Amino acid sequence: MLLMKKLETEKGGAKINAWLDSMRTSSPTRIRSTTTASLPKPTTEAPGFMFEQIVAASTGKQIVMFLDYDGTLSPIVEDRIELSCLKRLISSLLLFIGYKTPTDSFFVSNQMRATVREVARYFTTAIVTGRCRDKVYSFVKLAGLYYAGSHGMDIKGPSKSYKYKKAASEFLPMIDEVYRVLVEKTKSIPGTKVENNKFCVSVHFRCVDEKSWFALADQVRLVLDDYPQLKLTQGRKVKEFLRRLVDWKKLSHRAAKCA
Ligand SMILES: O=P(O)(O)OC[C@H]1O[C@H](O[C@H]2O[C@H](CO)[C@@H](O)[C@H](O)[C@H]2O)[C@H](O)[C@@H](O)[C@@H]1O
Repeated sequence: MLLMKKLETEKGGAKINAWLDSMRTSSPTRIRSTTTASLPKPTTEAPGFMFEQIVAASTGKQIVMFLDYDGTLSPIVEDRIELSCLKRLISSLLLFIGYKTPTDSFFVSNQMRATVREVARYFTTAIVTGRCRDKVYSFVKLAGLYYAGSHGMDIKGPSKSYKYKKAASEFLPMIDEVYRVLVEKTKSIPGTKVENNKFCVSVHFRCVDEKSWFALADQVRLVLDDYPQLKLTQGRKVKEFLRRLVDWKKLSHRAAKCA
């Protein structure tokens, strides 16, 4: 306790407290209704929908839909971070024969999948996510879309030539190493989950008792100090290690050439 207090008041402690405050703000604990019946029905007349304005502004332009995965195409859930391929396959098979399992809320619902398929018929559609591309593709299972995994480090589109994952592949060994180090350093903090997203690594705080958040964030900070090539970003109750200094100008130039 004394050590934690000391840490909390020192310089590094101020930085960690700032991280945690901003994580709390970006992912507040919400009391959710368990049924969709209480949700307002989506309508083009809903206040703020601005359908007419969107139509007017898009005249003569090409619309591209960029969709997030977690919290957009599937609900935010507590503990569905890593499912093995086998578990995913079993869950999909059970769902296919109409048997609902607790993992179902984690995947894209059939209704959502049908909606995205419909949207993609009219607009170029991309799913942009912090998760690794293959994982998200295995959840969404729709061909004909662009998938940008690991926060855009790994992009694949419907056309075979649209692929520039090699751009960051030289960093894979380092990312694997960081993943292993983080697993080791955080294993004593109950509830911690470290997720390898191929080109980035996520440390999940969601299932960790808030009293241990500081200790977990401190481990994250120590690992970050050892890898100056990486930067830290944050999502909903998650801290993510990303490669810094990727030449995005070069990447977008190559993407434009492939498209
Ligand atoms: O860019 P996103 O698609 O939003 O990816 C950000 C992170 O999404 C996932 O974590 C989030 O969803 C989990 C499941 O609902 C939830 O438990 C977690 O608290 C959220 O942060 C994913 O697991 C992470 O790897 C992504 O970084």
